[in-house]
Amino acid sequence: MPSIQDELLPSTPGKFKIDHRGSHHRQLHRCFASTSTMFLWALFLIALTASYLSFQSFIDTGNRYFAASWGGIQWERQVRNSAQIHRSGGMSVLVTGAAGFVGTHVSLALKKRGDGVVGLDNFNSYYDPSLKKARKAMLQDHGVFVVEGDINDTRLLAKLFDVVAFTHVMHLAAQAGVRYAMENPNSYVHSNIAGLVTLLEACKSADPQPAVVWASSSSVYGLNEKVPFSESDRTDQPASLYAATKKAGEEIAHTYNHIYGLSITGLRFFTVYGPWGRPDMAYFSFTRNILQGKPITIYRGKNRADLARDFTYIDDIVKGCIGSLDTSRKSTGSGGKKRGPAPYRIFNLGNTSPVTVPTLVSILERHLKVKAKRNIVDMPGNGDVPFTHANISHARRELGYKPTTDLQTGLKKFVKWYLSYYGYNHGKPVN
Ligand SMILES: O=C(O)[C@H]1O[C@H](OP(=O)(O)OP(=O)(O)OC[C@H]2O[C@@H](n3ccc(=O)[nH]c3=O)[C@H](O)[C@@H]2O)[C@H](O)[C@@H](O)[C@H]1O
Repeated sequence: MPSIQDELLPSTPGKFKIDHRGSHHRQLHRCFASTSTMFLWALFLIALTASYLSFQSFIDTGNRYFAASWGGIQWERQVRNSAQIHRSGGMSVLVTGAAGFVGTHVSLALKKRGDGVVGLDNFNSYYDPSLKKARKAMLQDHGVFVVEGDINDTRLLAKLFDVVAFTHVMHLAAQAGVRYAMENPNSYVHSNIAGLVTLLEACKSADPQPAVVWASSSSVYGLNEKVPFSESDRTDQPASLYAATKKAGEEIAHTYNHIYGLSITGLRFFTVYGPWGRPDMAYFSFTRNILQGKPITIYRGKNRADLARDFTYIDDIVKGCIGSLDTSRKSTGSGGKKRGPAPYRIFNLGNTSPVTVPTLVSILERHLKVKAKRNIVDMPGNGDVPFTHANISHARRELGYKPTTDLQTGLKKFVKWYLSYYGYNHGKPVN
């Protein structure tokens, strides 16, 4: 008979005594049974762990799938449709920052002439995202699909290049604004440097490599005093972190051109304005404040000199962007390796006739038929430069770029759009 101890205590393999007469078989049986029980338990635990892990990964995948606003068969179909080319010799363009001011206009113009366009935008809240959503809706009505995602998302970029063999990338996604760089410096590093590198990495690895056209800025001329600004002028004295990140972007772009054979064109935009514009810019916020009867702050330079900008109308900028895409020759790399020299170009896209900020305000007053409450203050040291003025002869020669809209005409179109979009008091009661 087994002792109580034997009954209660679990048998321990390797410790049973095989010389116990009469109980030998039973012990052997018990031992065998307990080993197989353990084995079954072990199997059960392994199965449990495996099913837990695969459930977790299912949840993860599911979460990723549902949380991300991209991916899936339907999404890929939308991307492909949007990228479809409808003219002979047309291009398929990935437009980053497509729900932004310039991005929307360029996407529409490309789509209208029969090129394939896929937009990408992260819809951040630097300014009212509802304006970006409205631009997206307009693009959607014209057959342009805008993917919601960030240029820092390597997987998304790889997926997009996997789904479409883009011939061109129009890179307009950026953290814009000169003065905001003092409030949120990291957002400039995130978008204008890290984001640019992530995008160029994707372009360099794509097969075929696309030609890249991207938005630099007139701000790279910084504190230069020689006017008008030419592309060959020095760009080593930026006045703001914004300008510094755009300057860094130009150097980064050059590196990718040099190492990987990417065809790259950088466009130095000069204070772009127009319908569907950016609410953070002076002409836009002045309009809002003037209509609401609020004062506007006008900065003044050294020795009470008025600040001046080479304000450039959006339609002219769009022509410059499309001219750049049309004339950009192919990238030469494949499999991430350079196979020959590729073009690296930089162009000023300005208007060539600077206007002072007080004159800008007077034009707005005329179009709005409301007098502004002007509050004139000395320019704070916040990154502004006193003036900008573009020499555009290089762009004229190479791209056929020829701006045709003066500030008076352009602001008239802007005000017309503004009033139709926001109404006369921008949603605020009139006093
Ligand atoms: O060309 C560029 O590369 C940049 O252009 C634009 O920068 P800026 O030329 O500084 O335009 P914007 O802010 O409209 O100020 C216009 C004028 O109004 C003055 N200004 C501004 C605000 C204010 O309250 N008062 C004022 O006097 C101000 O001092 C300035 O003199 C883009 O924003 C920028 O993203 C970049 O693309």
